[in-house]
Amino acid sequence: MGLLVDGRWQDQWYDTAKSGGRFVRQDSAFRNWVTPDGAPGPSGTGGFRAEPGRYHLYVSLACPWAHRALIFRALKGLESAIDVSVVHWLMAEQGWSFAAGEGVVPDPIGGARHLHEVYTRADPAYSGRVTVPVLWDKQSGTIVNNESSEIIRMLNSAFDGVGAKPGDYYPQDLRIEIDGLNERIYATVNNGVYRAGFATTQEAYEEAVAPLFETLDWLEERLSSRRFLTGERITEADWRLFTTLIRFDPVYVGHFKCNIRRIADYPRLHAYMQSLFAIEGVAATVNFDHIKRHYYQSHRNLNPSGIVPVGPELDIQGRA
Ligand SMILES: N[C@@H](CCC(=O)N[C@@H](CS)C(=O)NCC(=O)O)C(=O)O
Repeated sequence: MGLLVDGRWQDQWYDTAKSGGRFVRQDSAFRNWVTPDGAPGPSGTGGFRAEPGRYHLYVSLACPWAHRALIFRALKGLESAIDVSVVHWLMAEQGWSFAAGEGVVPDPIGGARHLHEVYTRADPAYSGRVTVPVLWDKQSGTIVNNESSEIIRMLNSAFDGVGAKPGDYYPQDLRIEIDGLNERIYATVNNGVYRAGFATTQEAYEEAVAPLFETLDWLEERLSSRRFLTGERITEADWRLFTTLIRFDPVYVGHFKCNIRRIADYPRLHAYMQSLFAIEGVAATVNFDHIKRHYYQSHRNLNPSGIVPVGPELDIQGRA
């Protein structure tokens, strides 16, 4: 666990001392967009045209943010257009690595041993955290983007003219509603579990847990009149919520102390999570082994023994 400073790796945990024990997530650094014609996107510079075989995705199967990207790649049928490298589940002193292990897919481009080498290949003087997902451009040899919320927007539509499967998860008529849902769910649920888990004061922890469960209660209520978050159609907002829900009972309840209720205690949210899991191609993106081992063994300050709980028994089928 650490970060790059001027291109040099430094092993250090998140510094919460300056923020009253609160975990403050850093903004992602690479913000260019793949577009149908290579025109610049909402941020960054242009030059990244959607072409099959040109881009490479680096992910962790444990990570909820990277998981979004893998789901969109599957939904849009982009498996052969965008190939993937998978890091080892253990994030240790050198951060994410490509050490041999079940489910690990090495880096075919530069043969990196650690993900931080991919970042310094893009920018030898990079300073900041080394996170997944990363979308890499083989043509210009750089990182296009390392912000999952933007990567999924690109996968959603940029490749539609070059063989992606139909399906729009950010339709024009629902954008305002999706944006509103995303904002609340990101702050209190997706990032909320991390704010609870990485808090180093009681106050900071409680500040995160209360709104997390307020939002889960609100979502349970919302699903009484809607099949998915905006109604009948599955949208980006559902997939962004799904990757946190699927990790909730096996990891966040125990490891991050988000234990007021489990997802299994919310009948509608639980059924909703199961129905998203059942969508074609999604189950294959869920790897509970990487998920559980990553959290319980990588965050030794939270779990010094590294023991991975055997349970809970989940009412869902995933890959081992
Ligand atoms: N805002 C980023 C966050 C990505 C992120 O934090 N990924 C975690 C894994 S779940 C990571 O790689 N953390 C390494 C670190 O913070 O050093 C996104 O959504 O893409």
